[in-house]
Amino acid sequence: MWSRLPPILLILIGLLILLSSLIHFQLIYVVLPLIPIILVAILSRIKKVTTLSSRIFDKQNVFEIQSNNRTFTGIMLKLNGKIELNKENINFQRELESLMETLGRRDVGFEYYVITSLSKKRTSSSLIVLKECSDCKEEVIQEVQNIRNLSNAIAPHIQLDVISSSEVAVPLPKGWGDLSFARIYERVIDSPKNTLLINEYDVDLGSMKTEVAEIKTGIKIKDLTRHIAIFGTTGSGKSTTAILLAKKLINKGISVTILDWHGEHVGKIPDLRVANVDNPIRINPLKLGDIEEVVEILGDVLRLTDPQRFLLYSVLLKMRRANKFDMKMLISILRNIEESSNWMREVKYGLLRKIYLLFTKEAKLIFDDKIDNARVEETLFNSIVDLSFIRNIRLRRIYGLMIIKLMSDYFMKSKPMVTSLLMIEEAHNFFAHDNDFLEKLISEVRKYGLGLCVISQSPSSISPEVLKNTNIKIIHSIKSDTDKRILAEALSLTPSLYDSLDKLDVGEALLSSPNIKIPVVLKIREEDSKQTK
Ligand SMILES: Nc1ncnc2c1ncn2[C@@H]1O[C@H](COP(=O)(O)OP(=O)(O)OP(=O)(O)O)[C@@H](O)[C@H]1O
Repeated sequence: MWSRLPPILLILIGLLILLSSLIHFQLIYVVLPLIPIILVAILSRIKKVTTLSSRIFDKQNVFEIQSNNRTFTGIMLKLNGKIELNKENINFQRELESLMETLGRRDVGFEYYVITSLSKKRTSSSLIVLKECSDCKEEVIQEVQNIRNLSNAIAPHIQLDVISSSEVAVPLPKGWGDLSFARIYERVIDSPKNTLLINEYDVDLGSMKTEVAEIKTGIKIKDLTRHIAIFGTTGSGKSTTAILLAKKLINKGISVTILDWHGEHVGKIPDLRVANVDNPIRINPLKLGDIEEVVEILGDVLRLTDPQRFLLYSVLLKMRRANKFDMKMLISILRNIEESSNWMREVKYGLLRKIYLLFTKEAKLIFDDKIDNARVEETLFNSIVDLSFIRNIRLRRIYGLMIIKLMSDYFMKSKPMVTSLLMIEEAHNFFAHDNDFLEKLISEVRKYGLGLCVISQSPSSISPEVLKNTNIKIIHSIKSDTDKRILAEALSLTPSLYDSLDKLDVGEALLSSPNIKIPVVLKIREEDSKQTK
Protein backbone atom coordinates (compact mmCIF):
# COMPACT_ATOMS: atom_id res chain seq x y z
CA MET A 1 0.00 0.00 0.00
CA TRP A 2 2.68 2.57 1.12
CA SER A 3 4.86 1.55 -1.80
CA ARG A 4 2.18 2.88 -4.18
CA LEU A 5 2.02 6.36 -2.55
CA PRO A 6 5.01 8.01 -4.31
CA PRO A 7 3.80 7.28 -7.90
CA ILE A 8 0.23 8.46 -7.03
CA LEU A 9 1.64 11.71 -5.58
CA LEU A 10 3.81 12.21 -8.66
CA ILE A 11 0.80 11.76 -10.97
CA LEU A 12 -1.29 14.23 -8.89
CA ILE A 13 1.53 16.82 -8.97
CA GLY A 14 1.80 16.33 -12.75
CA LEU A 15 -1.96 16.78 -13.27
CA LEU A 16 -2.01 19.94 -11.10
CA ILE A 17 0.85 21.52 -13.08
CA LEU A 18 -0.94 20.54 -16.34
CA LEU A 19 -4.20 22.21 -15.25
CA SER A 20 -2.51 25.42 -14.17
CA SER A 21 -0.47 25.53 -17.39
CA LEU A 22 -3.65 25.23 -19.52
CA ILE A 23 -4.87 28.39 -17.81
CA HIS A 24 -1.68 30.34 -18.79
CA PHE A 25 -0.87 28.42 -22.03
CA GLN A 26 2.86 28.01 -22.90
CA LEU A 27 4.49 24.89 -24.45
CA ILE A 28 7.04 24.44 -21.65
CA TYR A 29 4.19 24.22 -19.17
CA VAL A 30 2.67 21.32 -21.16
CA VAL A 31 5.95 19.32 -21.41
CA LEU A 32 6.99 19.82 -17.77
CA PRO A 33 4.06 17.93 -16.13
CA LEU A 34 4.43 15.05 -18.57
CA ILE A 35 7.89 14.23 -17.11
CA PRO A 36 6.70 12.80 -13.73
CA ILE A 37 3.96 10.84 -15.51
CA ILE A 38 6.47 9.23 -17.90
CA LEU A 39 8.83 8.52 -14.97
CA VAL A 40 6.10 6.69 -13.08
CA ALA A 41 5.27 4.61 -16.15
CA ILE A 42 8.92 3.56 -16.64
CA LEU A 43 9.51 2.79 -12.95
CA SER A 44 6.38 0.67 -12.61
CA ARG A 45 7.41 -1.32 -15.71
CA ILE A 46 10.93 -2.03 -14.37
CA LYS A 47 9.58 -2.98 -10.96
CA LYS A 48 7.43 -5.69 -12.48
CA VAL A 49 10.50 -7.52 -13.72
CA THR A 50 13.04 -7.17 -11.01
CA THR A 51 12.07 -7.91 -7.43
CA LEU A 52 14.46 -10.77 -7.07
CA SER A 53 16.76 -11.74 -4.27
CA SER A 54 18.23 -14.97 -3.11
CA ARG A 55 19.42 -16.39 0.17
CA ILE A 56 21.61 -19.42 0.65
CA PHE A 57 21.53 -21.66 3.67
CA ASP A 58 25.12 -22.39 4.46
CA LYS A 59 25.32 -26.05 5.27
CA GLN A 60 22.73 -27.91 3.26
CA ASN A 61 22.87 -25.58 0.25
CA VAL A 62 19.12 -25.05 0.13
CA PHE A 63 18.39 -21.81 -1.66
CA GLU A 64 15.49 -19.45 -1.22
CA ILE A 65 14.38 -16.98 -3.86
CA GLN A 66 11.94 -14.12 -3.39
CA SER A 67 10.15 -12.70 -6.38
CA ASN A 68 7.14 -10.39 -6.49
CA ASN A 69 6.15 -11.39 -2.98
CA ARG A 70 6.45 -15.06 -3.79
CA THR A 71 9.04 -17.28 -2.12
CA PHE A 72 10.52 -20.36 -3.72
CA THR A 73 12.69 -22.80 -1.79
CA GLY A 74 14.77 -25.39 -3.54
CA ILE A 75 17.97 -27.28 -3.97
CA MET A 76 20.11 -28.21 -6.94
CA LEU A 77 21.50 -31.69 -7.42
CA LYS A 78 24.21 -32.72 -9.79
CA LEU A 79 23.38 -35.83 -11.80
CA ASN A 80 26.38 -38.10 -11.96
CA GLY A 81 26.84 -41.55 -13.39
CA LYS A 82 28.21 -44.25 -11.09
CA ILE A 83 30.81 -46.10 -13.08
CA GLU A 84 31.51 -49.74 -12.34
CA LEU A 85 34.61 -50.78 -14.17
CA ASN A 86 33.71 -54.44 -14.34
CA LYS A 87 30.20 -53.73 -15.64
CA GLU A 88 29.57 -52.84 -19.19
CA ASN A 89 26.40 -51.63 -20.89
CA ILE A 90 24.97 -49.54 -18.11
CA ASN A 91 22.08 -47.63 -19.69
CA PHE A 92 22.37 -44.29 -17.91
CA GLN A 93 19.84 -42.64 -20.24
CA ARG A 94 17.18 -45.26 -19.60
CA GLU A 95 17.74 -45.02 -15.84
CA LEU A 96 17.50 -41.23 -15.94
CA GLU A 97 14.29 -41.35 -17.99
CA SER A 98 12.70 -43.77 -15.54
CA LEU A 99 13.67 -41.56 -12.63
CA MET A 100 12.23 -38.45 -14.29
CA GLU A 101 9.00 -40.23 -15.24
CA THR A 102 8.55 -41.36 -11.65
CA LEU A 103 9.28 -37.89 -10.27
CA GLY A 104 6.81 -36.40 -12.75
CA ARG A 105 4.04 -38.66 -11.46
CA ARG A 106 4.55 -37.57 -7.87
CA ASP A 107 2.04 -35.08 -6.46
CA VAL A 108 3.82 -33.57 -3.49
CA GLY A 109 3.88 -29.90 -4.44
CA PHE A 110 7.43 -29.95 -5.76
CA GLU A 111 8.50 -29.10 -9.26
CA TYR A 112 11.53 -30.67 -10.91
CA TYR A 113 13.70 -29.15 -13.63
CA VAL A 114 16.56 -30.88 -15.36
CA ILE A 115 19.11 -28.46 -16.74
CA THR A 116 21.91 -29.53 -18.99
CA SER A 117 24.79 -27.15 -19.50
CA LEU A 118 27.06 -27.63 -22.45
CA SER A 119 30.51 -26.23 -22.76
CA LYS A 120 33.64 -27.12 -24.62
CA LYS A 121 35.22 -28.83 -21.63
CA ARG A 122 32.30 -30.67 -20.10
CA THR A 123 28.64 -31.41 -20.27
CA SER A 124 26.78 -31.64 -17.04
CA SER A 125 23.20 -32.06 -15.95
CA SER A 126 21.56 -30.91 -12.79
CA LEU A 127 18.18 -31.47 -11.21
CA ILE A 128 16.47 -28.48 -9.58
CA VAL A 129 13.94 -29.43 -6.93
CA LEU A 130 11.71 -26.50 -6.10
CA LYS A 131 8.62 -25.59 -4.11
CA GLU A 132 6.74 -22.33 -3.58
CA CYS A 133 7.04 -22.07 0.17
CA SER A 134 9.03 -20.26 2.84
CA ASP A 135 10.67 -21.65 5.98
CA CYS A 136 10.41 -25.09 4.46
CA LYS A 137 14.06 -26.03 4.35
CA GLU A 138 13.44 -29.32 6.18
CA GLU A 139 10.75 -30.26 3.65
CA VAL A 140 13.22 -29.72 0.80
CA ILE A 141 15.89 -31.81 2.51
CA GLN A 142 13.38 -34.59 3.11
CA GLU A 143 12.41 -34.45 -0.56
CA VAL A 144 16.07 -34.88 -1.54
CA GLN A 145 16.19 -37.98 0.63
CA ASN A 146 12.99 -39.30 -1.00
CA ILE A 147 14.44 -38.71 -4.46
CA ARG A 148 17.66 -40.47 -3.50
CA ASN A 149 15.69 -43.47 -2.22
CA LEU A 150 13.75 -43.57 -5.48
CA SER A 151 16.95 -43.24 -7.46
CA ASN A 152 18.57 -46.14 -5.59
CA ALA A 153 15.65 -48.33 -6.61
CA ILE A 154 14.97 -47.09 -10.15
CA ALA A 155 18.28 -45.64 -11.28
CA PRO A 156 21.06 -47.32 -9.29
CA HIS A 157 23.76 -45.89 -11.53
CA ILE A 158 22.65 -42.29 -11.18
CA GLN A 159 24.17 -40.46 -8.26
CA LEU A 160 22.69 -37.23 -6.92
CA ASP A 161 25.12 -34.85 -5.28
CA VAL A 162 24.04 -31.56 -3.77
CA ILE A 163 25.61 -28.63 -5.57
CA SER A 164 27.28 -25.97 -3.51
CA SER A 165 30.09 -23.41 -3.42
CA SER A 166 31.09 -21.26 -6.33
CA GLU A 167 28.46 -18.95 -7.64
CA VAL A 168 26.90 -19.39 -11.01
CA ALA A 169 23.82 -17.99 -12.73
CA VAL A 170 21.51 -20.59 -14.14
CA PRO A 171 18.60 -19.75 -16.43
CA LEU A 172 15.39 -21.22 -15.11
CA PRO A 173 12.24 -21.96 -17.10
CA LYS A 174 9.29 -19.65 -16.78
CA GLY A 175 7.08 -22.24 -15.16
CA TRP A 176 7.30 -20.72 -11.75
CA GLY A 177 6.73 -17.01 -11.91
CA ASP A 178 8.19 -13.95 -13.55
CA LEU A 179 11.78 -14.91 -12.85
CA SER A 180 14.03 -15.06 -15.81
CA PHE A 181 17.22 -15.81 -13.85
CA ALA A 182 17.91 -17.12 -10.42
CA ARG A 183 21.26 -16.98 -8.79
CA ILE A 184 22.17 -20.35 -7.43
CA TYR A 185 25.45 -21.83 -6.39
CA GLU A 186 27.34 -24.56 -8.13
CA ARG A 187 30.54 -26.34 -7.31
CA VAL A 188 32.66 -26.72 -10.41
CA ILE A 189 33.70 -30.34 -10.61
CA ASP A 190 36.41 -31.64 -12.85
CA SER A 191 35.91 -34.83 -14.74
CA PRO A 192 37.19 -37.80 -12.73
CA LYS A 193 40.64 -38.00 -14.24
CA ASN A 194 41.50 -40.83 -11.86
CA THR A 195 39.03 -43.17 -13.53
CA LEU A 196 41.33 -43.20 -16.49
CA LEU A 197 44.20 -44.17 -14.26
CA ILE A 198 42.59 -47.14 -12.57
CA ASN A 199 43.26 -50.33 -14.38
CA GLU A 200 41.77 -53.72 -13.74
CA TYR A 201 41.54 -55.31 -10.32
CA ASP A 202 40.66 -58.83 -9.12
CA VAL A 203 39.96 -58.17 -5.47
CA ASP A 204 37.47 -55.39 -4.92
CA LEU A 205 38.25 -53.46 -1.73
CA GLY A 206 35.90 -50.50 -1.90
CA SER A 207 34.91 -47.41 -3.79
CA MET A 208 37.10 -44.58 -4.84
CA LYS A 209 36.12 -41.34 -3.23
CA THR A 210 35.70 -38.86 -6.05
CA GLU A 211 33.37 -35.90 -6.11
CA VAL A 212 31.88 -37.00 -9.38
CA ALA A 213 31.40 -40.72 -9.38
CA GLU A 214 31.68 -43.78 -7.21
CA ILE A 215 34.27 -46.05 -8.72
CA LYS A 216 35.04 -49.49 -7.38
CA THR A 217 38.63 -50.54 -7.26
CA GLY A 218 41.01 -52.92 -5.55
CA ILE A 219 44.15 -54.92 -6.10
CA LYS A 220 45.34 -57.64 -8.43
CA ILE A 221 46.12 -61.16 -7.25
CA LYS A 222 49.35 -61.22 -9.21
CA ASP A 223 50.58 -58.31 -7.06
CA LEU A 224 50.05 -60.15 -3.75
CA THR A 225 53.58 -61.52 -3.83
CA ARG A 226 54.91 -57.98 -4.12
CA HIS A 227 53.75 -57.69 -0.50
CA ILE A 228 51.17 -55.51 1.22
CA ALA A 229 51.40 -53.03 4.10
CA ILE A 230 48.34 -51.86 6.02
CA PHE A 231 48.91 -48.88 8.31
CA GLY A 232 46.63 -46.72 10.45
CA THR A 233 46.22 -45.43 13.97
CA THR A 234 44.26 -47.48 16.44
CA GLY A 235 40.58 -47.74 15.53
CA SER A 236 41.09 -46.48 11.98
CA GLY A 237 39.93 -49.76 10.40
CA LYS A 238 43.09 -51.83 9.73
CA SER A 239 41.75 -55.12 11.10
CA THR A 240 38.44 -54.70 9.30
CA THR A 241 40.31 -54.15 6.03
CA ALA A 242 42.54 -57.16 6.72
CA ILE A 243 39.50 -59.38 7.32
CA LEU A 244 37.81 -58.11 4.16
CA LEU A 245 40.95 -58.82 2.14
CA ALA A 246 41.38 -62.29 3.69
CA LYS A 247 37.77 -63.26 2.94
CA LYS A 248 37.95 -62.09 -0.64
CA LEU A 249 41.19 -63.98 -1.24
CA ILE A 250 39.88 -67.17 0.37
CA ASN A 251 36.85 -66.96 -1.94
CA LYS A 252 39.25 -66.81 -4.86
CA GLY A 253 41.11 -69.92 -3.73
CA ILE A 254 44.15 -68.18 -2.24
CA SER A 255 45.47 -69.64 0.99
CA VAL A 256 45.57 -67.12 3.86
CA THR A 257 47.45 -67.46 7.14
CA ILE A 258 47.01 -64.85 9.85
CA LEU A 259 49.58 -64.39 12.58
CA ASP A 260 47.23 -62.92 15.14
CA TRP A 261 49.19 -61.10 17.88
CA HIS A 262 46.14 -60.23 20.05
CA GLY A 263 43.87 -63.08 18.95
CA GLU A 264 41.40 -60.48 17.64
CA HIS A 265 40.58 -62.33 14.40
CA VAL A 266 39.60 -65.60 16.01
CA GLY A 267 36.01 -66.42 15.03
CA LYS A 268 35.77 -63.64 12.44
CA ILE A 269 36.64 -65.78 9.43
CA PRO A 270 34.83 -69.12 9.75
CA ASP A 271 36.72 -70.55 6.75
CA LEU A 272 40.00 -70.46 8.67
CA ARG A 273 41.03 -73.06 11.25
CA VAL A 274 42.44 -71.69 14.49
CA ALA A 275 45.65 -72.75 16.16
CA ASN A 276 45.64 -71.60 19.77
CA VAL A 277 46.42 -72.76 23.29
CA ASP A 278 44.18 -75.85 22.91
CA ASN A 279 45.64 -76.77 19.59
CA PRO A 280 49.05 -75.10 19.17
CA ILE A 281 51.34 -75.61 16.20
CA ARG A 282 54.44 -77.05 17.83
CA ILE A 283 57.85 -76.17 16.51
CA ASN A 284 61.19 -77.87 16.84
CA PRO A 285 63.55 -74.85 16.89
CA LEU A 286 66.55 -77.10 16.46
CA LYS A 287 65.34 -78.38 13.12
CA LEU A 288 64.24 -75.09 11.72
CA GLY A 289 66.11 -74.49 8.48
CA ASP A 290 69.42 -72.63 8.44
CA ILE A 291 71.13 -72.36 11.78
CA GLU A 292 72.25 -68.80 10.95
CA GLU A 293 68.66 -67.69 10.70
CA VAL A 294 67.62 -69.39 13.94
CA VAL A 295 70.51 -67.62 15.66
CA GLU A 296 69.44 -64.38 13.98
CA ILE A 297 65.90 -64.73 15.33
CA LEU A 298 66.98 -65.67 18.86
CA GLY A 299 69.80 -63.13 18.82
CA ASP A 300 67.49 -60.32 17.77
CA VAL A 301 64.70 -60.99 20.24
CA LEU A 302 66.92 -61.99 23.18
CA ARG A 303 69.43 -59.22 22.40
CA LEU A 304 72.41 -61.58 22.29
CA THR A 305 75.84 -60.02 21.97
CA ASP A 306 78.02 -61.03 19.02
CA PRO A 307 80.12 -63.48 21.11
CA GLN A 308 76.90 -65.00 22.53
CA ARG A 309 75.51 -65.39 19.01
CA PHE A 310 78.72 -67.06 17.91
CA LEU A 311 78.68 -69.46 20.86
CA LEU A 312 75.06 -70.39 20.21
CA TYR A 313 75.81 -70.91 16.54
CA SER A 314 78.75 -73.21 17.33
CA VAL A 315 76.69 -75.34 19.71
CA LEU A 316 73.76 -75.66 17.31
CA LEU A 317 76.12 -76.59 14.48
CA LYS A 318 77.73 -79.26 16.61
CA MET A 319 74.33 -80.72 17.47
CA ARG A 320 73.20 -80.70 13.88
CA ARG A 321 76.36 -82.45 12.73
CA ALA A 322 75.80 -85.09 15.38
CA ASN A 323 72.19 -85.28 14.25
CA LYS A 324 71.02 -84.59 17.79
CA PHE A 325 67.97 -82.42 18.40
CA ASP A 326 67.52 -82.24 22.10
CA MET A 327 66.91 -79.03 24.02
CA LYS A 328 68.41 -80.48 27.19
CA MET A 329 71.51 -81.37 25.22
CA LEU A 330 71.83 -77.74 24.13
CA ILE A 331 71.96 -76.69 27.78
CA SER A 332 74.35 -79.44 28.79
CA ILE A 333 76.77 -78.72 25.92
CA LEU A 334 76.75 -75.07 26.91
CA ARG A 335 77.31 -75.86 30.57
CA ASN A 336 80.21 -78.11 29.74
CA ILE A 337 82.07 -75.55 27.72
CA GLU A 338 85.41 -74.92 29.35
CA GLU A 339 85.70 -71.53 31.02
CA SER A 340 89.14 -70.70 29.71
CA SER A 341 88.87 -67.06 30.74
CA ASN A 342 86.64 -64.67 32.63
CA TRP A 343 85.44 -63.32 29.31
CA MET A 344 84.43 -66.84 28.17
CA ARG A 345 82.66 -67.42 31.47
CA GLU A 346 80.65 -64.19 31.05
CA VAL A 347 79.67 -65.07 27.47
CA LYS A 348 78.62 -68.58 28.47
CA TYR A 349 76.52 -67.66 31.49
CA GLY A 350 75.09 -64.61 29.73
CA LEU A 351 73.85 -66.87 26.95
CA LEU A 352 72.48 -69.48 29.36
CA ARG A 353 70.62 -66.76 31.24
CA LYS A 354 69.03 -65.47 28.07
CA ILE A 355 68.04 -68.73 26.41
CA TYR A 356 66.47 -69.89 29.65
CA LEU A 357 63.24 -68.49 28.14
CA LEU A 358 63.13 -71.43 25.72
CA PHE A 359 62.81 -73.89 28.59
CA THR A 360 59.97 -72.35 30.60
CA LYS A 361 56.59 -73.98 31.16
CA GLU A 362 55.03 -71.67 28.59
CA ALA A 363 57.75 -72.57 26.05
CA LYS A 364 56.92 -76.25 26.48
CA LEU A 365 53.48 -75.55 25.00
CA ILE A 366 54.97 -74.44 21.70
CA PHE A 367 58.37 -76.14 21.33
CA ASP A 368 58.91 -79.84 20.89
CA ASP A 369 62.33 -81.26 20.13
CA LYS A 370 60.95 -84.67 19.23
CA ILE A 371 59.07 -83.66 16.11
CA ASP A 372 59.92 -82.77 12.56
CA ASN A 373 58.76 -79.37 11.34
CA ALA A 374 56.65 -80.34 8.42
CA ARG A 375 53.09 -80.42 7.16
CA VAL A 376 52.89 -76.67 6.62
CA GLU A 377 50.03 -77.06 4.17
CA GLU A 378 48.00 -79.04 6.71
CA THR A 379 48.74 -76.86 9.70
CA LEU A 380 49.40 -73.35 8.44
CA PHE A 381 47.49 -72.94 5.17
CA ASN A 382 44.13 -71.25 5.73
CA SER A 383 44.59 -70.77 9.42
CA ILE A 384 44.72 -68.17 12.15
CA VAL A 385 47.66 -68.64 14.48
CA ASP A 386 46.49 -67.07 17.73
CA LEU A 387 49.61 -65.89 19.56
CA SER A 388 47.79 -64.23 22.44
CA PHE A 389 48.05 -67.22 24.79
CA ILE A 390 51.84 -66.73 25.04
CA ARG A 391 52.12 -64.17 27.78
CA ASN A 392 55.85 -63.59 27.65
CA ILE A 393 56.26 -61.02 24.87
CA ARG A 394 59.77 -62.10 23.88
CA LEU A 395 58.68 -65.72 23.66
CA ARG A 396 55.66 -64.63 21.58
CA ARG A 397 57.98 -62.81 19.20
CA ILE A 398 60.34 -65.78 18.89
CA TYR A 399 57.45 -68.14 18.22
CA GLY A 400 55.87 -65.76 15.67
CA LEU A 401 59.16 -65.35 13.82
CA MET A 402 59.64 -69.12 13.80
CA ILE A 403 56.18 -69.56 12.26
CA ILE A 404 57.13 -66.99 9.59
CA LYS A 405 60.35 -68.91 9.00
CA LEU A 406 58.53 -72.24 8.83
CA MET A 407 56.21 -70.84 6.21
CA SER A 408 58.90 -69.13 4.14
CA ASP A 409 61.22 -72.19 4.26
CA TYR A 410 58.34 -74.34 3.05
CA PHE A 411 57.75 -72.10 0.05
CA MET A 412 61.41 -71.78 -0.82
CA LYS A 413 62.20 -75.48 -0.50
CA SER A 414 58.99 -77.22 -1.59
CA LYS A 415 57.96 -74.64 -4.22
CA PRO A 416 54.27 -75.56 -3.89
CA MET A 417 53.15 -73.56 -6.98
CA VAL A 418 50.29 -71.91 -5.13
CA THR A 419 49.83 -68.31 -4.12
CA SER A 420 49.48 -67.72 -0.44
CA LEU A 421 49.28 -64.65 1.79
CA LEU A 422 50.77 -64.48 5.26
CA MET A 423 49.15 -61.64 7.22
CA ILE A 424 51.16 -60.38 10.17
CA GLU A 425 49.21 -58.30 12.69
CA GLU A 426 51.15 -55.86 14.91
CA ALA A 427 54.08 -56.42 12.55
CA HIS A 428 56.39 -54.01 14.43
CA ASN A 429 56.85 -56.84 16.95
CA PHE A 430 58.64 -58.81 14.25
CA PHE A 431 59.98 -56.29 11.77
CA ALA A 432 61.27 -53.43 13.89
CA HIS A 433 64.88 -53.71 12.68
CA ASP A 434 66.66 -54.78 9.55
CA ASN A 435 68.32 -58.15 9.76
CA ASP A 436 69.47 -60.80 7.31
CA PHE A 437 66.49 -63.03 7.97
CA LEU A 438 64.05 -60.22 7.28
CA GLU A 439 65.82 -59.01 4.16
CA LYS A 440 66.04 -62.51 2.72
CA LEU A 441 62.43 -63.19 3.62
CA ILE A 442 61.00 -60.12 1.99
CA SER A 443 63.12 -60.23 -1.12
CA GLU A 444 63.03 -63.96 -1.84
CA VAL A 445 59.66 -65.42 -0.87
CA ARG A 446 57.89 -63.49 -3.59
CA LYS A 447 59.58 -65.66 -6.21
CA TYR A 448 57.97 -68.73 -4.69
CA GLY A 449 54.39 -67.50 -4.44
CA LEU A 450 54.26 -66.28 -0.84
CA GLY A 451 53.06 -62.75 -0.24
CA LEU A 452 53.38 -60.96 3.09
CA CYS A 453 50.83 -58.52 4.46
CA VAL A 454 52.27 -56.50 7.32
CA ILE A 455 49.79 -54.65 9.50
CA SER A 456 50.91 -52.00 11.94
CA GLN A 457 49.90 -48.70 13.46
CA SER A 458 52.91 -46.77 12.37
CA PRO A 459 55.34 -47.05 9.47
CA SER A 460 58.11 -45.49 11.56
CA SER A 461 58.06 -48.48 13.91
CA ILE A 462 58.88 -50.84 11.04
CA SER A 463 62.16 -51.41 9.27
CA PRO A 464 62.55 -49.16 6.18
CA GLU A 465 63.32 -52.35 4.26
CA VAL A 466 59.73 -53.50 4.77
CA LEU A 467 58.34 -50.16 3.68
CA LYS A 468 60.49 -50.22 0.57
CA ASN A 469 59.50 -53.76 -0.37
CA THR A 470 55.74 -53.57 0.05
CA ASN A 471 54.27 -52.55 -3.26
CA ILE A 472 50.65 -52.40 -2.17
CA LYS A 473 49.96 -49.93 0.62
CA ILE A 474 46.61 -49.44 2.28
CA ILE A 475 46.89 -46.46 4.58
CA HIS A 476 44.13 -45.62 7.01
CA SER A 477 44.17 -42.43 9.07
CA ILE A 478 47.69 -41.52 10.25
CA LYS A 479 48.07 -38.78 12.84
CA SER A 480 51.80 -38.59 13.54
CA ASP A 481 53.76 -36.09 11.44
CA THR A 482 56.76 -38.41 11.33
CA ASP A 483 54.65 -41.24 9.93
CA LYS A 484 52.97 -38.91 7.45
CA ARG A 485 56.34 -37.71 6.19
CA ILE A 486 57.67 -41.27 5.82
CA LEU A 487 54.63 -42.25 3.76
CA ALA A 488 54.65 -39.08 1.68
CA GLU A 489 58.24 -39.82 0.74
CA ALA A 490 57.66 -43.52 0.07
CA LEU A 491 54.61 -42.88 -2.11
CA SER A 492 55.53 -39.48 -3.57
CA LEU A 493 52.22 -38.10 -2.32
CA THR A 494 50.83 -34.83 -3.65
CA PRO A 495 50.38 -32.10 -0.99
CA SER A 496 46.61 -32.64 -0.95
CA LEU A 497 46.93 -36.42 -0.40
CA TYR A 498 49.53 -35.74 2.29
CA ASP A 499 47.10 -33.37 4.02
CA SER A 500 44.28 -35.90 3.76
CA LEU A 501 46.21 -38.60 5.68
CA ASP A 502 45.10 -37.40 9.12
CA LYS A 503 41.60 -36.52 7.96
CA LEU A 504 40.51 -39.92 6.70
CA ASP A 505 37.36 -41.24 8.36
CA VAL A 506 37.18 -44.69 9.92
CA GLY A 507 37.22 -47.18 7.06
CA GLU A 508 38.67 -44.75 4.54
CA ALA A 509 42.14 -45.48 3.24
CA LEU A 510 44.67 -44.34 0.72
CA LEU A 511 45.41 -47.15 -1.69
CA SER A 512 48.66 -47.33 -3.56
CA SER A 513 49.03 -50.37 -5.75
CA PRO A 514 50.84 -51.31 -8.97
CA ASN A 515 47.51 -51.50 -10.84
CA ILE A 516 46.67 -47.89 -9.93
CA LYS A 517 48.84 -45.20 -11.43
CA ILE A 518 48.37 -42.67 -8.64
CA PRO A 519 47.28 -43.30 -5.02
CA VAL A 520 43.54 -42.93 -4.47
CA VAL A 521 41.31 -42.55 -1.43
CA LEU A 522 38.94 -45.47 -0.94
CA LYS A 523 36.02 -46.17 1.32
CA ILE A 524 36.61 -49.76 2.35
CA ARG A 525 33.37 -51.75 2.31
CA GLU A 526 32.78 -52.84 5.88
CA GLU A 527 29.59 -54.78 5.13
CA ASP A 528 31.52 -57.21 2.95
CA SER A 529 33.95 -57.92 5.74
CA LYS A 530 31.09 -59.05 7.92
CA GLN A 531 29.83 -61.57 5.39
CA THR A 532 31.39 -64.95 5.24
CA LYS A 533 31.48 -65.15 1.46
N1 LIG B 1 35.29 -49.74 6.42
C1 LIG B 1 34.64 -49.46 7.55
N2 LIG B 1 33.41 -48.91 7.49
C2 LIG B 1 32.75 -48.62 8.64
N3 LIG B 1 33.23 -48.86 9.90
C3 LIG B 1 34.44 -49.41 10.01
C4 LIG B 1 35.22 -49.73 8.84
N4 LIG B 1 36.40 -50.24 9.27
C5 LIG B 1 36.36 -50.25 10.62
N5 LIG B 1 35.19 -49.76 11.06
C6 LIG B 1 34.78 -49.66 12.46
O1 LIG B 1 35.80 -49.01 13.21
C7 LIG B 1 36.08 -49.71 14.41
C8 LIG B 1 37.56 -50.03 14.51
O2 LIG B 1 37.92 -50.87 13.42
P1 LIG B 1 39.18 -51.83 13.47
O3 LIG B 1 39.17 -52.68 14.69
O4 LIG B 1 39.24 -52.50 12.16
O5 LIG B 1 40.36 -50.76 13.62
P2 LIG B 1 41.90 -51.03 13.85
O6 LIG B 1 42.62 -49.96 13.11
O7 LIG B 1 42.25 -52.43 13.54
O8 LIG B 1 42.04 -50.78 15.41
P3 LIG B 1 43.12 -51.42 16.40
O9 LIG B 1 44.47 -50.96 15.95
O10 LIG B 1 42.75 -50.79 17.72
O11 LIG B 1 42.94 -52.90 16.35
C9 LIG B 1 35.20 -50.95 14.41
O12 LIG B 1 34.12 -50.72 15.28
C10 LIG B 1 34.68 -51.08 13.01
O13 LIG B 1 33.36 -51.55 12.95
